[in-house]
This record gives sequence, structure tokens and C-alpha cells, in this order.
Amino acid sequence: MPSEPLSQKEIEDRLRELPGWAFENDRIIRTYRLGTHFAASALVSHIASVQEELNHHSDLTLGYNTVRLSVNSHDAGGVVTETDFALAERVESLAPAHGAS
Ligand SMILES: C[C@H](O)[C@H](O)[C@H]1CNC2=NC(N)=NC(=O)C2=N1
Repeated sequence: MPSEPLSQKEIEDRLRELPGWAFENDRIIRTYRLGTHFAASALVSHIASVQEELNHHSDLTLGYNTVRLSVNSHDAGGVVTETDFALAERVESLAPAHGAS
């Protein structure tokens, strides 16, 4: 997966395809809301398995009924790359089955 920094325009273009995601402090971020704390913890576990598979890891924050992801590419110097969006797209594809919004 290319780890070249994406331009601001490229990031904005990609975010248009990912409702709920935003660019903040050189990271892409998303907060999911779940029905229960246990559902939120299950989503964290599922995301962690995908992150291990991709070898790309976000900062995951588990709240009462929320899961917050914040990610960029350390190996590229702490900027947003295609790999971050690959992770975001994988999480977007698995989140609905958890009842996440
Ligand atoms: C050595 C290991 O493969 C690398 O450090 C991986 C691990 N997970 C990672 N996660 C993130 N977010 N960025 C990276 O550059 C990265 N690199």
C-alpha cells in the first residue's frame, strides 16, 4: 500500500465518500455511536482484528456507548495516506452489523 502523503484536496475528495469521517490535526477521525457499552466494546474488538490484519492501527477510544477512531500513518511521518483510508473503508463496511451509526 502506497504510504505517500495525500494532498489536502485528495483528503477532501476521499472524505466526501466517507460520511461521518473528518480531518483533524493531520489525522482522519470518526466517532461511532452504539446501543450499549457492550456493543461498543465488541466493535472495538472487531476493529482491532482488522487493524492487525492490515498492520495499520488507529487510536481507539471506547466510551460509554461510543467508539472513536483517530488515525494517520506513522511510517509516513504522521500524515494521512491511502492506508488510513483503506482502514476507514474496512471499518465503515463492518460497523453497520454492530448497529453502529
Ligand atoms: C512495524 C509495523 O509494521 C509498523 O510500525 C506499522 C504498525 N501499525 C501502524 N499504524 C499506523 N497508524 N501507522 C503506521 O505507520 C503503522 N506501521
